[in-house]
Amino acid sequence: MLSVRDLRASYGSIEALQGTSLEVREGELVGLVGHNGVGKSTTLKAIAGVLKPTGGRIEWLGEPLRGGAAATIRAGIAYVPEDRRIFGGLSVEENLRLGATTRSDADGVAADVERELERFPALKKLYKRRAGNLSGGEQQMLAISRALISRPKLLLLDEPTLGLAPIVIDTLFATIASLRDEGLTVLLVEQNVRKTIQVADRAYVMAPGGRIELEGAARELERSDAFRAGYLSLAPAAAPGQTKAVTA
Ligand SMILES: Nc1ncnc2c1ncn2[C@@H]1O[C@H](COP(=O)(O)OP(=O)(O)OP(=O)(O)O)[C@@H](O)[C@H]1O
Repeated sequence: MLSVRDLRASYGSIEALQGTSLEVREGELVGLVGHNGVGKSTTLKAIAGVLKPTGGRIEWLGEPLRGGAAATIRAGIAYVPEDRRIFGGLSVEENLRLGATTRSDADGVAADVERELERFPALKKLYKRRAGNLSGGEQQMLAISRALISRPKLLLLDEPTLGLAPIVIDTLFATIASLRDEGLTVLLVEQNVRKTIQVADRAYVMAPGGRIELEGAARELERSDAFRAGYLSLAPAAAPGQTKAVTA
């Protein structure tokens, strides 16, 4: 569905991506994890059309993806950036309705808004409230809902749980998993590697320069010694039949 090949992107003289390649297939929830500053956000920005790549290819539904952010949304890719881009001076309702501005059909927007309020009951109570007064978790729910109102085929999420309380983090991960269960395709960038690997179908581990260091089915990565030692801060898994020594 989405194919990224040898992607390169720079900020002035800093080449953040020096050849990133990944795939997202229809209906998958794909995690993109890695240490700080390796290029995860830059990858999403390039796919979302907010940062122009300096090389490589991004193909969407078999065609090259170009034309900037608005064209990307119209093509069916919604992006929730790390800073959420909520309009603080507008109400929750107005923010949600802004999600429909790239849609050609006005029909069905009210039903979509209603569906989002069912998805996040917290937003229902805050519907007329100024979005700038919402908590970080509520703003994240609003940002995801607004993105869903554009009726995307692919949702790009950049660190949706960053800085949020544990209970809100659990709610958001459950929501992201349920979106995939409803058939939406999701590419999720996250610092919370453990929870990401629990909900994802597949995952990519990014190393500096945007190089993909490890990739595979989430269940297999979770068992791989390189992944456990480098990204879960866990000792390698015991081999089948081997008893692990337990020290007091
Ligand atoms: N606007 C910018 N101007 C200059 N350099 C930038 C800019 N944004 C990111 N970079 C640099 O590009 C590299 C990749 O950054 P990016 O934000 O994509 O990493 P990341 O993996 O998402 O990290 P984090 O998890 O900390 O958000 C880093 O070296 C970063 O310092």
